[in-house]
Amino acid sequence: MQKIESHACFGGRQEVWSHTATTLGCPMRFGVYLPPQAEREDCPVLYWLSGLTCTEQNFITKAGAQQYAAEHGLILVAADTSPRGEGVPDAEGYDLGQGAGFYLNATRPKWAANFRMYDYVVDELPALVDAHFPTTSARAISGHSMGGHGALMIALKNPGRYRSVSAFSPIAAPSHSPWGEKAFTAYLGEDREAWKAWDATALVGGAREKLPLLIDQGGEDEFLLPQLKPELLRVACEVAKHPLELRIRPGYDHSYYFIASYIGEHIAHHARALHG
Ligand SMILES: N[C@@H](CCC(=O)N[C@@H](CSC=O)C(=O)NCC(=O)O)C(=O)O
Repeated sequence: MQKIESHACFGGRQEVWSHTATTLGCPMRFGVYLPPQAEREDCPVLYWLSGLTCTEQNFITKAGAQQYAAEHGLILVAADTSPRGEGVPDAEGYDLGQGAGFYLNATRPKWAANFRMYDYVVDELPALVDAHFPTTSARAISGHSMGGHGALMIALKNPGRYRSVSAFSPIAAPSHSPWGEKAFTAYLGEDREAWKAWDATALVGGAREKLPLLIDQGGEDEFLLPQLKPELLRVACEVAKHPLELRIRPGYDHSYYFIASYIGEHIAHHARALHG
């Protein structure tokens, strides 16, 4: 573990760390915000998963989350969106390969050795965080777009592991989204049955825990109709009687300006579950 950045922030510290990820076979960076409470006590952790093209930097520099984490005594961990670097496979376009890991474990030969973001986010990163920072065992997960879907999918696949889950503008049904279809075909192959294990809308019917899903979605989001399709998740939740609060926010787009406008509400939601 190597500390890359450290900044005083709302009475705590915003740091960036680098480490060698064994699940991904490459060096990785992550952001960690330590609230002032972490100087004297263990704190619960909220994991954040970003969207296409992002690194660990987008959330820590644009969302304005630190002030709310300081208020509620939460550690924030911002993961990168894929393995990276020379020797890691990549592809043309911003929506596949580096910067576009989709938080799954790839099975196709080109990608399978490195693109294991599911194992990284669920197991390797939390083990590292718990070993190096003053954490309690209470965890929550959230994210945006590709990462919003990643948070929902990971929570649905891991009953009991997260106290709460939320998402901004998730790619709610990736098997029915051009972004998701491109990525799932490349990482998992043509067999759509294999996709169901990585698609939150397909998973919700079989979820063993009714962890409530909180979603905020901008009403003027340019990707809402062609890519995000939260209505498909809403129907799946209704059929499965799975609790979902889907809030459409008129006037907001897909950007971090939207996230910054509502991140305080999401952090308060997670704090209630994590401190309860
Ligand atoms: N560059 C592309 C769109 C890329 C984009 O909008 N990325 C979003 C996430 S989209 C879904 O996962 C993002 O978070 N970008 C980073 C940011 O800081 O805004 C295009 O131009 O169409």
